[in-house]
Amino acid sequence: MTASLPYDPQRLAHCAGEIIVNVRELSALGWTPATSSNFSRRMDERHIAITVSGRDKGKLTEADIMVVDVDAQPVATSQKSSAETLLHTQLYKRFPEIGCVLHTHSRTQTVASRLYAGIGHVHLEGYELLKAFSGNTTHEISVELPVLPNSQDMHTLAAQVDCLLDRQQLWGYLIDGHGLYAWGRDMPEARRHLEAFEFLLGCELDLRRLQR
Ligand SMILES: CSCCC(=O)C(=O)COP(=O)(O)O
Ligand SMILES: [Zn+2]
Repeated sequence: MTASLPYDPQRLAHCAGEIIVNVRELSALGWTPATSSNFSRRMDERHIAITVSGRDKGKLTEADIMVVDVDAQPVATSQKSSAETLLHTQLYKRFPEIGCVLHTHSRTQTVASRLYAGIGHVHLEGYELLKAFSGNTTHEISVELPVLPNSQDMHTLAAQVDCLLDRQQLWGYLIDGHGLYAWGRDMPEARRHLEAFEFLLGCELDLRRLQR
């Protein structure tokens, strides 16, 4: 901590580095088209490192990562944080154990969100990869991935998410026509959950095509 900053700048540099490296890889997979997607990492109890709004997520540098507090307010900067900051901070505020939130717009996530918006969830069952979700020790379980209606009003979206947060074992949700949010205690866990959802949604879409 310095006299002028309410957070540790070394911690910010560490979190920014982690976001930059991981998001470049996600971007190379085509999961962040047209400047979409946003990413964050908890720095300490009150501070979150998060992507600046509108940046090309495949080309992030340290200048594209800023700090907000758990109330979604910018800290010691005039930059504008992600338009979806509230969806990150609501998770950090409610669950002290959450350390990383990842939001992507892959084609698979977007198509699945459109197909399953009507029933409001994607039922995932029978896959060995369900063990990728922390707390699952067998494939003999099922996971319901919620699909929420999209909105440009972040308070509306956050209120919808809030209704889900009492559930046990919730590691992500889809927004209709928009993309996926996934999280974890740290970057590797959040990324494992994100990749597992992406893979399982891809399987469900393939099965629908093949069963037609
Ligand atoms: C061009 S993508 C539309 C906004 C969005 O959904 C997104 O994920 C990126 O917004 P941000 O403000 O975080 O850049
Ligand atoms: Zn988005």
